[in-house]
Amino acid sequence: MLRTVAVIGAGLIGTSIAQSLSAGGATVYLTDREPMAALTAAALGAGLATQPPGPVDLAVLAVPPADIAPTLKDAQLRGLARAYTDVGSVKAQAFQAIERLGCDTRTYLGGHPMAGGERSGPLAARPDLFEGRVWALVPTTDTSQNTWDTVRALVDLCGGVPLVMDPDGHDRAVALVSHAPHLVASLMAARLEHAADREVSMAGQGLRDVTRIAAGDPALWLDILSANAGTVADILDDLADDLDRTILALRGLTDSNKAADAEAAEALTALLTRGCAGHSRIPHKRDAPQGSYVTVSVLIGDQPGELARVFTDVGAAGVNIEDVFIDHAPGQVTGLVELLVTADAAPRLTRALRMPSTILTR
Ligand SMILES: NC(=O)c1ccc[n+]([C@@H]2O[C@H](COP(=O)([O-])OP(=O)(O)OC[C@H]3O[C@@H](n4cnc5c(N)ncnc54)[C@H](O)[C@@H]3O)[C@@H](O)[C@H]2O)c1
Ligand SMILES: O=C(O)C(=O)C[C@]1(C(=O)O)C=C[C@@H](O)C=C1
Repeated sequence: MLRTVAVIGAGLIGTSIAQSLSAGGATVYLTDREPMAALTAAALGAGLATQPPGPVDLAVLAVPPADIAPTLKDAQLRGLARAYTDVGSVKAQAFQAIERLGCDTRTYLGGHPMAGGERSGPLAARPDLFEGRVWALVPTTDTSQNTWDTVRALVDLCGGVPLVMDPDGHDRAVALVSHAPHLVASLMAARLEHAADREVSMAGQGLRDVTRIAAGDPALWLDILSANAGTVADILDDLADDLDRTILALRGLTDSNKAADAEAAEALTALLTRGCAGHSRIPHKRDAPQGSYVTVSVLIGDQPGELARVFTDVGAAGVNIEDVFIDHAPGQVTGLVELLVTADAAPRLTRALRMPSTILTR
């Protein structure tokens, strides 16, 4: 079904898709506004840094959101492919531009893999980036069956989990789960800019978790946020209300008045409890029933082979690891490995591990 694919934009997402498709046996043609990006992607085994000799089965537009519509128009005028998709993080504005430019909407099906990273460019790419990740599919009013089939084959080859959405519904969802969180990460990370070195050196995993995505490319994020500004602002409005209440409660706690202290503590507890409830809604992996995984935490020493030993023990116990997190800062004598496994496998795994470990149900 997917024998030949053109990827326009050989950055993090385009190259990751190309690597995955090439590994699946497709012939992938890579182009980029910056020829060096396509050459680098090709050197990484993602495909060929050339134009295809004739029309391909599918063209994937992995360019910034504002470039999607003009790139689609140009590709269709050139007869590049029989079907087209994109990976843009925002949909409604791109759809309006696609209509305005008079693109052929029958051969186009919008897409958005919900996986990525804070680093840009082909060197950050990974062929397994989309495994088990939701991949939003956003059709036009007249997307053809061939286009559906072709794009579904792309998602399947990349290991993604398709989720069909309309453009506005998609943009509302990503405002909540991606765009507002990005700004919150940036706002927190910005507090560190002029902090004392001594203070920043205390950073643990909590700060890293909260700020990781703040390292994303500002130019790409300006493009993304500009195309979804109103919806993201609505979420930040609600967040600002919560922030005001939190500040009030914290200031209240410094009062020597017992009644005020109790009221402030209650307000803070309510907020922290709401946070726990919201956090528990985030799926660890697509299709995993909520609360079905538990975390088995293992302390490992800073010696060669320690991690391998843990994985060997897990394998010997016949337990499947659903996800793994490693907190191991250089120079520390120990590191913490968190293994996510199904609830029924956790006791077996704890018995099998030769180091003392604790089970924390999440
Ligand atoms: N970074 C993420 O986490 C993430 C996740 C999912 C989707 N996306 C979406 O994927 C798309 C690409 O993002 P990325 O993270 O791969 O960015 P990137 O900067 O790593 O790669 C983009 C590439 O596109 C090239 N490019 C830009 N405009 C072009 C044009 N008009 N024609 C040809 N090449 C062009 C750039 O030179 C660059 O190599 C964006 O639409 C983004 O919204 C990003
Ligand atoms: O950095 C990551 O881990 C991401 O997955 C990035 C992320 C996200 O917010 O989830 C960022 C933008 C995209 O459009 C999709 C994915």
